[in-house]
Amino acid sequence: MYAPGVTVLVPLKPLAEAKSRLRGAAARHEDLVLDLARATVSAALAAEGVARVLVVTRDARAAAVLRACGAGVLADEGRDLNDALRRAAAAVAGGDAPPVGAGHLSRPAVAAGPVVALPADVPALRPTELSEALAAAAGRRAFVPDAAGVGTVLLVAAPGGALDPRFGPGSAGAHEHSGALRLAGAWPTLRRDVDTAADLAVVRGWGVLCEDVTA
Ligand SMILES: Nc1nc2c(ncn2[C@@H]2O[C@H](COP(=O)(O)OP(=O)(O)OP(=O)(O)O)[C@@H](O)[C@H]2O)c(=O)[nH]1
Ligand SMILES: C=C(OP(=O)(O)O)C(=O)O
Repeated sequence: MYAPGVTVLVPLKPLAEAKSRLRGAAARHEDLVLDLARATVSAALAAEGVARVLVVTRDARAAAVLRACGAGVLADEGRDLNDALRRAAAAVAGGDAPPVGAGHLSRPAVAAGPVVALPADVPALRPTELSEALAAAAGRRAFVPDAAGVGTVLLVAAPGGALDPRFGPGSAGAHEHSGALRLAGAWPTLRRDVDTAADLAVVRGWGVLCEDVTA
């Protein structure tokens, strides 16, 4: 029997609609959004303690590409981000989600651990930082704030407990107010989500994602 591992839900809007604040930063906006998602999913899949990564999307191209990275895909039937995550968490709890190893990866873990949510825009993520944050949650509902301390880059449910996502403007405060534990690790790559051209410049400065010379 392998150790239980978490199920990482990665919500992703249709590529043409996602990351509107980055529009103009690359010649092909949809390719940029997909690059961000691919890097995020690959890092999550490589993290110790992760049993499976499930992308929650209605975008057929993203679904195909991210399946090829080793992720499973859940159809997004939500009316917004939090509704999509609640529905996905319910599908996982009900056993109605792609199993571990559904892609080409063979995972040394079983998906009996908690569900967590990770946005699809954390491309610099080091797998060790995600593993450390998961360990720091230590069975409690918890979250990791973004670099500014305002948004949320990781929400962890307690095992068997509700995810109760409160993503949106000021979500770090909303998650804290809802009783989730604020995790205080430095985790610079986990906390650097890419929302703006300035965020993109930071991760490119770290050697993550290539400069788009055709933009
Ligand atoms: N499945 C799903 N994912 C969503 C939805 N809304 C946002 N997301 C994803 O949630 C993550 C965090 O959202 P944001 O950082 O606000 O990203 P965004 O809405 O694409 O970006 P902006 O258009 O610039 O606000 C990103 O991976 C989004 O693609 C939704 O309704 N459904
Ligand atoms: C939806 C969120 O993303 P961002 O604030 O990065 O747009 C959030 O942090 O809750």
